[in-house]
Amino acid sequence: MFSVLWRFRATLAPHRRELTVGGLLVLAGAGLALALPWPLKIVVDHLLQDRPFGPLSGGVLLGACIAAMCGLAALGALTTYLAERALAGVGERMLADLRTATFAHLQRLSLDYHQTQRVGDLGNRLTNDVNTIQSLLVAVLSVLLPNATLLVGILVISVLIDPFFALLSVLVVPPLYLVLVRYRRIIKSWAATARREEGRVASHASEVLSAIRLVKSHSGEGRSERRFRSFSDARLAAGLQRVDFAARLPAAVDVIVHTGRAVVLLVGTLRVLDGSMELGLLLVFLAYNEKLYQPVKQLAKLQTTISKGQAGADRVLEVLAVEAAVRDAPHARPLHHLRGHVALRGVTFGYDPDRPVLHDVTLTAQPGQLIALAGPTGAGKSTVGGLIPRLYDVQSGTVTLDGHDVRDLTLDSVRDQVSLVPQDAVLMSGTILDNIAFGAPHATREQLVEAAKAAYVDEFVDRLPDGYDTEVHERGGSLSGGQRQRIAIARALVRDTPVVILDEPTSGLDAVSEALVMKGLERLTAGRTVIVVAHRLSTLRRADRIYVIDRGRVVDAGTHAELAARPGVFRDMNLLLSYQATATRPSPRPRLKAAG
Ligand SMILES: Nc1ncnc2c1ncn2[C@@H]1O[C@H](COP(=O)(O)OP(=O)(O)OP(=O)(O)O)[C@@H](O)[C@H]1O
Repeated sequence: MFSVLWRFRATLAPHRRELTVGGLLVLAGAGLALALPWPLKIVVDHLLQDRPFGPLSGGVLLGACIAAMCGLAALGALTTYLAERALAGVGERMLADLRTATFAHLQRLSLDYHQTQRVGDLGNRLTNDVNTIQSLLVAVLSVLLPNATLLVGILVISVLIDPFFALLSVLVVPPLYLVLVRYRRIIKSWAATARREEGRVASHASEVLSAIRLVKSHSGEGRSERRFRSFSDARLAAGLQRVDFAARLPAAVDVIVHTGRAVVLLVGTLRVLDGSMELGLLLVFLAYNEKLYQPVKQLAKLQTTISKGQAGADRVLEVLAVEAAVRDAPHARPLHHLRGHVALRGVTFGYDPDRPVLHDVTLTAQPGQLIALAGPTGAGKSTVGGLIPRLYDVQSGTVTLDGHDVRDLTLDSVRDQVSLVPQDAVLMSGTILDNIAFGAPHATREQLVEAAKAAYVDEFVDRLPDGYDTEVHERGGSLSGGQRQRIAIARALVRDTPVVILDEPTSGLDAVSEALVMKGLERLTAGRTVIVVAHRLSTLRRADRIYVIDRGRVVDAGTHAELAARPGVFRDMNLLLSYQATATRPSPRPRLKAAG
């Protein structure tokens, strides 16, 4: 368990002062506890047997012994309280530091890591696992450390007074040690299994609850409940196993400890009877004996905490050991004042490097141009969009901004100058204005409202109870798709970046909402380099250049007029879009021919 302290030494380092003070108090407490049985010895061996003790008279000696016992006990209690407060306080502070550091680390990890993780499981590591580490630290610092100090003190004094008795006292240590080691291993493994199953329970619940509309609309409640129950049962089985072994351990320890004490009492009594040991010394030994077993018993009781804490530590350290795949290179420098030239050259990329979804993609956007990416679904258009703000790194080829490879630039400077408006706008819990300010935290209220107006957010905001200060629920579930999209556009507008990557919403918007979203988008795109994953005829027509992507390759490029004129993927797609546009336009009312 000390290895856990060692593994978290960097988190403990800032609390050196409290640890030192706590350590000194622990030493003082152990000294006081060691002194506590000695007044009793003086009373038994001197007062009760009428043997003089220095120049003190009987009454004074008794008074002094009683005062010493009370004083030692009171001082001992005070130091124990102060030591526990100092050391448990370190545990609390460390918990707060560790949780924040783990959260910050998780946020910095690249998307490819997050896509392979379950959100519920990561949340569990941040809360439950960090808590178990804190419990372990508090146990080690404020329970185990004082007891271990006491144990060493008792052993040293016992050996000095009577080495034979000291040996007798430690006879129980080997069987105790064996029992502890065996049970520890078993409890730890069940604790780890329980945590793993708990992660599955949490992530299944969060997955289902965040997709509750889908579940309800497909009558999936029964199925998801059965899955939940099976995960929960697995967690229960592992938990019961852990509880069983955790309950057996203190019982086994008690049997060993009391047998050991009985042996000490037997041998001690025989020695007092044959006169080779003073009764007072036997009482001191028995008092020490009681204290000697205390640390070992405490250790036994701490097994559960320690096993859970070690399992939690493994899970937290596992996350902390992961390095972000996409991070600043040592030579990275900031990009100031991006003009807006964007280029991909010979880019090959796959989310799984062995299965590329883009092959040798080359495209260019001049500053201020509107570039559309068109092509069938799953062709790789959104993937291109994600490579420009360096959400992922390419496997070969380059992505450049104003001619600089994005891998040579600092991530912050790239992402501060490139806005990404995803197809499905995600909102965070907070007010509407908080959401607009997400990418520009220093923007003033006026700037935020101005952006909101430009994105036609004001069209619906007046109808909300608190206007711009209305709280939206997590993921924006209380707003329609079109309303969320407009907030996302306002969020990009207020950032005022020279490059905007836009994934056009494909569906879910009614005609009015769509018209307002499109107007908002027009304002967002004006005067910037825009790369848009286009699903609308109107956008394709406005584009300065269209790149047609099919199965991860650029298969054609040109203006709308050029591409619509040549046979190929684009012409087919364009015909379909034109047909849809005409089909959805309201048809004029048929006129009745005037009767002849
Ligand atoms: N995060 C991801 N992890 C793994 N594979 C992904 C991921 N995102 C997309 N893909 C895969 O990469 C390929 C390209 O997807 P992408 O979303 O870029 O296509 P798209 O052309 O934008 O499609 P759509 O028009 O439907 O949005 C698809 O096969 C898709 O399944």
